[in-house]
Amino acid sequence: LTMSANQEEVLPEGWEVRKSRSTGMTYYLNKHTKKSQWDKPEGPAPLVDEDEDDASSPKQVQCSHILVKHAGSRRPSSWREDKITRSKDEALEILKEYREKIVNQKATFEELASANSDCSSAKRDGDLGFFKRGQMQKPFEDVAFDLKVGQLSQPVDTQSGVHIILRTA
Ligand SMILES: Cn1nc(-c2ccccc2)cc1C(=O)N[C@H](Cc1nc2ccccc2[nH]1)C(=O)O
Repeated sequence: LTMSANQEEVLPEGWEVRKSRSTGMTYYLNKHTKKSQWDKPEGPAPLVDEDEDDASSPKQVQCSHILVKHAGSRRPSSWREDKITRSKDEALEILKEYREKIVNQKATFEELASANSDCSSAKRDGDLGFFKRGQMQKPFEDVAFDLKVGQLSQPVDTQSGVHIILRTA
């Protein structure tokens, strides 16, 4: 670690010096991964966090979903139906039928999502693309990040309605 003329600490790229609020001790923050460490960094800050096991806690996931809205949905309207009046219980029953058909291979997820999902992602067979934590409503996120690739969730409640989620990547 080199010291510049005014004896200020010059750090390798990507690190910031911080002072611990509790102990006043100096620590170092990796600006890319937001991970901190006590030891003075020897080299540039890594861009990705190697030791976080991707399988157990992925940084982002790709999911498709089928949403059935109901009268209590935050926006009880969709491309399929101008005014959605079904009850939440009805929505749950409908979604369970869809899930049953997918599991029994009577229909594909894509067929049911494109024809019946009350989310505008229906146009893409329900595909929402990749997303990180902090982007989707919490109940949806928690289930999505607990799924293994290829796994289909049980029905999930959010303010938008009731969903089944398929993790695709
Ligand atoms: C999160 N999102 N992505 C799309 C989307 C993605 C790809 C292509 C077109 C639309 C639509 C939406 C969206 O919020 N749609 C809402 C319904 C909805 N609410 C959600 C809550 C969580 C996850 C997905 C959700 N979709 C709507 O159409 O009323």
